[in-house]
Amino acid sequence: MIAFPNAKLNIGLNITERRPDGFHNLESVFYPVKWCDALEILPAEETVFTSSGIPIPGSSESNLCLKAYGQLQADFDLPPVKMHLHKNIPIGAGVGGGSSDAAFALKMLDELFALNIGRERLEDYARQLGSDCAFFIHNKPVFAKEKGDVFEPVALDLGQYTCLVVYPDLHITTAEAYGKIKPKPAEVSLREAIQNGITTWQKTITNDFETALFSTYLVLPQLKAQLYQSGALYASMTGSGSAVFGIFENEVPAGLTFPTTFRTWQGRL
Ligand SMILES: C[C@@](CO)(OP(=O)(O)O)[C@H](O)COP(=O)(O)OP(=O)(O)OC[C@H]1O[C@@H](n2ccc(N)nc2=O)[C@H](O)[C@@H]1O
Ligand SMILES: Nc1ncnc2c1ncn2[C@@H]1O[C@H](COP(=O)(O)OP(=O)(O)O)[C@@H](O)[C@H]1O
Repeated sequence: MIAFPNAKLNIGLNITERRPDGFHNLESVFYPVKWCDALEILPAEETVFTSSGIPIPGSSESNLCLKAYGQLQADFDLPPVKMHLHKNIPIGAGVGGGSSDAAFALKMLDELFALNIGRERLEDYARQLGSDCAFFIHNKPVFAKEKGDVFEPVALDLGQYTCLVVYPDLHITTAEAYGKIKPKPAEVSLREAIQNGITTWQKTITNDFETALFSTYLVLPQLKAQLYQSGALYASMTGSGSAVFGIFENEVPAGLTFPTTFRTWQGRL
């Protein structure tokens, strides 16, 4: 079985308070985009994980795909599998690629072995693997709160727009980014602001990690400014960075160029 785990964007990200468990409560809109990895899972004689494409830091055992397998193996006594991941989504970009791989692994194993786990329990497994992992189970736009793993529906369809995501070859770990944050209550209700139309977002919708990271990594504000200068209706860093995205009314302007070390994705939302 093969599937294509996709990335996500954060449209707005308010880090509202530090929790007693050391994590942070947040408010964000998570939106899926079709920047994808490829994950194949097949029954096998013994369990092995291999990968190609972008090198993934850490051992195979620490890969989230194998951790997802381990979770279900413990509860369902699964037979061994061979997993191969072709990594295409940049790592440490704030687009949730690793979390998506893990969530897709859970969904694929559920289907492959007819476990009938159901969406809610799959989300419970996913939450234990990473805060934004549960999002990728249903994989539809949502308003996310608490650790980023509790969802409310949001009526948001950006299908008419085109998006450009730019990863400036800068790996920012989520833990580093949270370490630089001073949590504060949101000044504007994201739930309301998101409904006011994309042309209002530049003034109302913010990502708190921008404040924390822009003064250290100057390429980030430069990229954001470049996207606005090129006609983006809305531009922002996603998640804890370092990818920055712009949403355009029509096609992404042809003249936008970046250094060859940057990775980009563009497509319909
Ligand atoms: C910032 C966000 C926004 O969507 O996305 P990314 O930039 O990672 O894609 C998420 O909150 C990232 O979620 P995720 O990447 O799954 O984080 P986890 O693996 O659960 O946690 C990594 C580390 O981030 C911090 N962390 C994470 C989530 C959260 N709500 N509060 C935190 O303080 C903790 O220090 C934790 O040890
Ligand atoms: N399948 C995977 N793909 C990417 N990263 C993974 C994977 N499994 C584990 N990781 C670990 O997760 C970290 C980053 O996760 P990722 O979701 O790509 O970034 P971000 O949280 O910025 O969106 C990496 O540093 C890596 O060590």
